Amino acid sequence: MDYQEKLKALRQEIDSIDNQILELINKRATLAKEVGEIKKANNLPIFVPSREKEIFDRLEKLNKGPLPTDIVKHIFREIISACRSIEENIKVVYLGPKATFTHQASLKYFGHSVEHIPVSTIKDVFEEIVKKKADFGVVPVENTIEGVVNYTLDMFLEYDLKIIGEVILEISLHLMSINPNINEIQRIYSHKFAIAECRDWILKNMPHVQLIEVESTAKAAEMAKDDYESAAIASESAAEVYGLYILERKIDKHLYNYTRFLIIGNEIPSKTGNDKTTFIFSVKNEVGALYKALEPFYRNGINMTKIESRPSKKEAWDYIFFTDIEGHIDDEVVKNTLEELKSNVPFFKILGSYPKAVD
Ligand SMILES: O=C(O)C(=O)C[C@]1(C(=O)O)C=C[C@@H](O)C=C1
Repeated sequence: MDYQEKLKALRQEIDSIDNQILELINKRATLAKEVGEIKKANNLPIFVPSREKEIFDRLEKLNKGPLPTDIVKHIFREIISACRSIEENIKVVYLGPKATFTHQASLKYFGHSVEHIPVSTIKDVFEEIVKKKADFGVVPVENTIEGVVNYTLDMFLEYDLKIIGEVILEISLHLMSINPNINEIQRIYSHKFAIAECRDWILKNMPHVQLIEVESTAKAAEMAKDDYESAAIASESAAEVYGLYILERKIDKHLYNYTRFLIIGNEIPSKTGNDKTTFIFSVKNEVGALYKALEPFYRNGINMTKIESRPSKKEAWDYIFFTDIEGHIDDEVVKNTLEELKSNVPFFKILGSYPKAVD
């Protein structure tokens, strides 16, 4: 068999596999639709993060390659997203504009088959859910270099919404253009922080290029779309949204630049066995109060992954502690420890119990 015949035979086999995949995906969608009808009839939520996490965990264990697990998860995220959309059209608001990192986080968590709606402030994300204009929201909460997004934490004091999930995104800045030839690039657009992050790479690789600051990386991508001799430094989703080629990946200088985003909604998801719980509390202004509040977590072997204080805004020098622990409120030990904390402090509130981020 010469190579052309071999290619033809392989492609025929691929076609046949695609036909089977197509049939199976539609079979899966039909089953999901049936599940959706049962859930609607019994007043159960359509989006079930714990079930989705269970699917990802099972596939991760099952995957033997050659496709790497993160790619397998990516494919299944979209399959699940598509099946979910047949059950119901889910609306998700995120901190926009389009093509921001929060947009990317929203796509990573829900897949492409939901309605992703950009709004201009973090407060609007909360408002839209309260007003029932959207089912879920996505907001940034902390970054490994910049620290906590205080504004997001403060919103939980104002609104009675729950954290239903989290997404961790590596913040990678890419060079992108509609022009596939990097040698023809004369100008680079980006936000000033992104330019600062990538200055070393630019000086080394494109020292003669003009740098133009604009208000956001998303805006930079939008401008680069209309200027053939330009490039933008922006996110992966900016390249996707504005149809740009990625000329060079990850040109920023920080190796460990990650942002954690929270998914907010109305109902606490059920436990998966690999969960986190977030709560807030305050303590009396007296010696050892914080120590006494936290000691039960140590005694019961509960891992605290974060504690952050914010002014309560009710009294001067009065603080609220935002705390993350491992475990779910339905775990006996977590439940009892939180009960103990609650009985020892003047203020306590659960913000959510949710599956840990899927890679
Ligand atoms: O199991 C369900 O409840 C489904 O609706 C099916 C499915 C899926 O496609 O696997 C879709 C949406 C849910 O969030 C979880 C899983």
